[in-house]
Amino acid sequence: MQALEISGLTRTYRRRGGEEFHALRGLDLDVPRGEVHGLLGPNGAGKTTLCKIVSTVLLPTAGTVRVLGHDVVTDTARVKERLGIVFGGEKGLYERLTARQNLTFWASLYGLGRAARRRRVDELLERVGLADRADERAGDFSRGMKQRLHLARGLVSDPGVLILDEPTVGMDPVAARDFRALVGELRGRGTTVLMTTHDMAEAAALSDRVSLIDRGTLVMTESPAAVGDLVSAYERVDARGVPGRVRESLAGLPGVVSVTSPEEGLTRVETSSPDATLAVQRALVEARVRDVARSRPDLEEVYLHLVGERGMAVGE
Ligand SMILES: Nc1ncnc2c1ncn2[C@@H]1O[C@H](COP(=O)(O)OP(=O)(O)OP(=O)(O)O)[C@@H](O)[C@H]1O
Repeated sequence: MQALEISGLTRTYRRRGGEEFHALRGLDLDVPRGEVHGLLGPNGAGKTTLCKIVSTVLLPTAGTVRVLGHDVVTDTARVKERLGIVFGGEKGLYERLTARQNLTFWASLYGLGRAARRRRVDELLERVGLADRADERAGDFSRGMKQRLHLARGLVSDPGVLILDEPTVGMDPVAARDFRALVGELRGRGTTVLMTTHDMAEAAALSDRVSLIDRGTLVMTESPAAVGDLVSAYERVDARGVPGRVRESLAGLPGVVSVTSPEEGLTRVETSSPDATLAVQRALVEARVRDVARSRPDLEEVYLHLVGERGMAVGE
């Protein structure tokens, strides 16, 4: 049995004016037990909609989702017992209660006895690195600390499947690193994790497999190494003070995907091979352009290339 079996999943929203919008279109995905699965995709791809349906917060329009064999529509109670959810953002905490009081409250919802509850709460506070701040009000926490408390909340029931939607948003690099270690630890304990992120490095570091979704359908499911290979083919060169005629000649070089101007005075050249990047840099040096920086595009940009290459329309 798979931890998650998603088949033909479709979700249609009715927008103002009555027009139908398909946020998910016949999506199929299986996630085996114990896998950390990264879900990547541009804004509006349908990631949150998928997470909400898997966690029984939202009903599918068509198709089925099973969590550890239990159908999210007909067996909601069983699914809820086995699933933990951590959504990004700051909602859902009782701001006037302390971290410990928040967790104790949630633990009591799961029917743990007093002693077991205290043990569980202490263990969770320790695990997410909030033991020292346990008796401070959640409302006074930073975003990253709130997010850790959210994670502890998601773990209260010791779930077999954990859904993390943008879990490291707002965390500083140290907190994000600790958080990733925590996900690694969960994986070691056999927890299945479905995690959305915009951060390719994060997905690559944590996931056994990653899925790219766009406009409600699965574009691909691969190992992070395979996606990394695709991503590493793309590079970009940012330069300032590039004369118009040089810009035009850059656009004509082989392997140059696009030449754009994201802000005034800045020329951004995207390439699809290291050779092309080198040729662009050479042309800029020859044109005596000094302010040149080379970098990797973020996932979103690479993603748009990948989706674009597959012949689908991009954007909504
Ligand atoms: N309640 C709603 N009514 C109408 N449309 C909605 C509703 N919720 C989401 N959508 C639309 O469905 C699409 C998918 O949204 P979703 O939040 O699942 O995307 P996402 O991949 O999580 O995006 P992001 O990375 O920005 O969080 C979007 O176009 C969004 O506008």
